[in-house]
Amino acid sequence: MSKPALYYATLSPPSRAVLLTAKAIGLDLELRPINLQKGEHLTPEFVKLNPQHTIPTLIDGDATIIDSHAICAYLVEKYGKEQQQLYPKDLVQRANVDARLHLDSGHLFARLRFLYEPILYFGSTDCSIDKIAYIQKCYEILEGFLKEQPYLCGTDLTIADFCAVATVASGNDTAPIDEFKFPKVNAWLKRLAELPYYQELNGDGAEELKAIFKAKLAENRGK
Ligand SMILES: N[C@@H](CCC(=O)N[C@@H](CS)C(=O)NCC(=O)O)C(=O)O
Repeated sequence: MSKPALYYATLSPPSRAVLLTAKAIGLDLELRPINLQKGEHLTPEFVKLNPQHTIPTLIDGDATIIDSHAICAYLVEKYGKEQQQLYPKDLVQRANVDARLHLDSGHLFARLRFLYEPILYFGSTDCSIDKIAYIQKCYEILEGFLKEQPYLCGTDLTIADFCAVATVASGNDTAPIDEFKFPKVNAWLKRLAELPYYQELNGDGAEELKAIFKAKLAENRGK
């Protein structure tokens, strides 16, 4: 059987969440890079595959799965062996992971995208304090979840940590995480950064995205 194929970009936080998940379960993916700046996600072929024209998009046999959160859950369920705790079978534990995935999707990533997308793609110069504070509000929520546990859903690492860390690490210079207000979030970031595959699969791409964002903002302001 051929391996699952992933349309992705290392600059894309949700793509990196899938890369972290695949690595954690020891799954080899066929990687198919998509260049968003060149509009490769808007070709008729790609839009036919994924009408939402987003990356990551996974192809597994006849199945096309879109959305990083759905992809991570699918991969652990189908290919995870001793790593099922990444997306637990227990109904209540799984519901908690799902809730945190929705937190990333609906709040963390959505707020980062609200700041980044107009600047990266549409020439905007709006890096307002409101947009930054709106992202930082999410750190309060994360701090709450991490108050008495090392990971977002308890003592075990889950795909919710992968999805959230891919987002948080992609915006934490423009929207800094205050060490005194959010000690648990900072400790959680460091904990995840200790994973042997973290830097290669998330750290480098996050740093590159932050650098491109800053350069683009400066360029737009200079126009
Ligand atoms: N909720 C989606 C968000 C995916 C997403 O917005 N990806 C961005 C790149 S980081 C994208 O493909 N943007 C292109 C577009 O929306 O047209 C997921 O988690 O996969």
